[in-house]
Amino acid sequence: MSKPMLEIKNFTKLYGGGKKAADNINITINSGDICGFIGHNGAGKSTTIRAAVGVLDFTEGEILIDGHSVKKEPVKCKQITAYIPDNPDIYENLTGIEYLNFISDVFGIKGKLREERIKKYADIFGITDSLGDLIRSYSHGMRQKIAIISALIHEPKLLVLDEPFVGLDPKATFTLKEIMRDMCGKGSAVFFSTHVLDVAEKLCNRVVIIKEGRIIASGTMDELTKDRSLEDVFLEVDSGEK
Ligand SMILES: Nc1ncnc2c1ncn2[C@@H]1O[C@H](COP(=O)(O)OP(=O)(O)OP(=O)(O)O)[C@@H](O)[C@H]1O
Repeated sequence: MSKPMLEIKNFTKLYGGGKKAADNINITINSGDICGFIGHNGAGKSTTIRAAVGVLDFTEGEILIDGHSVKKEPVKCKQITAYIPDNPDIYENLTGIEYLNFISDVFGIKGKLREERIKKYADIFGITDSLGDLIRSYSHGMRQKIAIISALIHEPKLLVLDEPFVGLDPKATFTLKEIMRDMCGKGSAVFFSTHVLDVAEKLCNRVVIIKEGRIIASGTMDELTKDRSLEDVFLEVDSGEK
């Protein structure tokens, strides 16, 4: 049976200078869900995502991951979550394998299990031969792949990604989508922002649309789109909201 994996309740974020980037946001994502988060540039997606994974402080609202408060139980939440930012900041002076070993240490993934997971994901993303090279020498897409692999090593219950498909080649994009589906089939949940509406439409069973810090539509993909495309729905709700 599915259960709430991410609950964002009455979340409001004011940045310095009084900018309200998120205004009373409520989102629930259950195990088994792949939820797309869409909205214009500056709508509040990264703000919401960063608060959800505990890297951005907030004053109003509550965020729970698998029932644990991001504020009160940050370590517990981080143990079960993986977050891939839009521009992953990974240690450039390490080699790929050193970085993956470091992340495995942090999450207590050891021995054969560690070896198997690194091999599995490095092989499917086609970067096994580059693991011995310094990350500094990697292309943007290779860095993305290392960040994705490091996120998958501890098999998170909740995977949160900010614009994950930017810079990935078509094969890596396909692979990441397959991994997301597989994870959700095993009871995890995925929440990601994207501007690529046709990917979201095909991949996600749920969608949340945000505009100027407020949720303007959310629900299952079927409920929202019916016989229309997600692009049509997005343009319609967007033009209907001031
Ligand atoms: N550190 C900050 N200080 C002040 N304002 C900020 C800060 N970070 C973001 N904002 C503002 O908050 C609003 C929401 O930004 P956010 O980065 O969450 O948008 P987004 O939906 O992720 O946009 P994009 O699609 O361009 O990545 C914007 O108006 C932005 O200028």
